Amino acid sequence: MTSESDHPSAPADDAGATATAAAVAGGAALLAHDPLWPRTGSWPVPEGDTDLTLVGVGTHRTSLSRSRADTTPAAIRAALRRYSAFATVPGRGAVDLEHELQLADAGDLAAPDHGVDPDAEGVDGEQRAIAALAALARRTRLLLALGGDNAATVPVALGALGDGIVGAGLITFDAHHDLREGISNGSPVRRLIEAGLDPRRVVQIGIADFANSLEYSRRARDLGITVITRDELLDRPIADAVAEALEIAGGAGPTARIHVDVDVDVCDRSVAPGCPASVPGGLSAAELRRAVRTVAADARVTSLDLTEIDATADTPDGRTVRLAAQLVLESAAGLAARP
Ligand SMILES: N=CN[C@@H](CCC(=O)O)C(=O)O
Repeated sequence: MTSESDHPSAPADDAGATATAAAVAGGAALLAHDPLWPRTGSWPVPEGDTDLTLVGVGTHRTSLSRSRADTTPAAIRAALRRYSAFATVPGRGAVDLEHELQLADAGDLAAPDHGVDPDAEGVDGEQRAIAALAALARRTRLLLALGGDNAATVPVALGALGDGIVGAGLITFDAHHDLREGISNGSPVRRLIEAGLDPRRVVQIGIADFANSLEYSRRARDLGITVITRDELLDRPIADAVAEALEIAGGAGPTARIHVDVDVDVCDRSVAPGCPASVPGGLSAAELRRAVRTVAADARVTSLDLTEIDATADTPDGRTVRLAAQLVLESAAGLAARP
């Protein structure tokens, strides 16, 4: 028994991720087998239509902080095997999500960063990723992308929404505005707006003081983005903020689709040490879990990304990767709660 285990019989060992990431994530290959308590995460490759398809989008090359977020999808998969698919779903009671839903795993996209490996026609890694993600999105109710740094949000949203980006909404859970100039993990919101997203359908939840600039704050205001600050959430339940965000992001009409970007650095640094830019005073893990389950329960949400975790930096015990695994399961639980 180790102090960092979620289960008394869980030894510290791993399979799946890179050696470093797996060591930090504290994977679960040797978890004691109990036939009455199946572990989750070993999902088949998608064949036909699915309810939820996982895909790894390991962007990291344009990160402002040095990041090996490309190792994170494998680490999250390893961490998923610590947990079961059991959940109590409002209106449904106790369920096994693997019985309720078609859950699939499409594996990782190769080199999905902007500017990587352009072919003779100039088609680069990001553009190839957009095409691959579009194909996956057509066959699933919820495309769930495992980043990667926050640059992954661009190919995921563009792939999932396609031309529909013009009438779509975006909700970010993020300490940062991500409206920076250039191409990096600090610019996906600006890039999506330039690609046609209506900024009045963008809601940013968790924006942190001392982690942004006055210039980018003014840019958000001038664009008409709705900002719900971390400070405001000290006096306001997260469920209330999420309800407002869904109303604004989905406001273009009943068929409007919403992409959700979950940058885990919105969480307090004590629960998200694997995010280079997480700060003390962020959201609790419980708040983010509740928020993700709530957005996933809304049928307008058709894609979601989990970003900014560097599994190789997730010391001391892989807790950020474990939180991400829980967020995958929260997404599935939300999906199971859809009417
Ligand atoms: N989504 C994250 N945005 C941060 C990234 C900072 C970093 O990599 O250090 C930002 O713009 O500041």
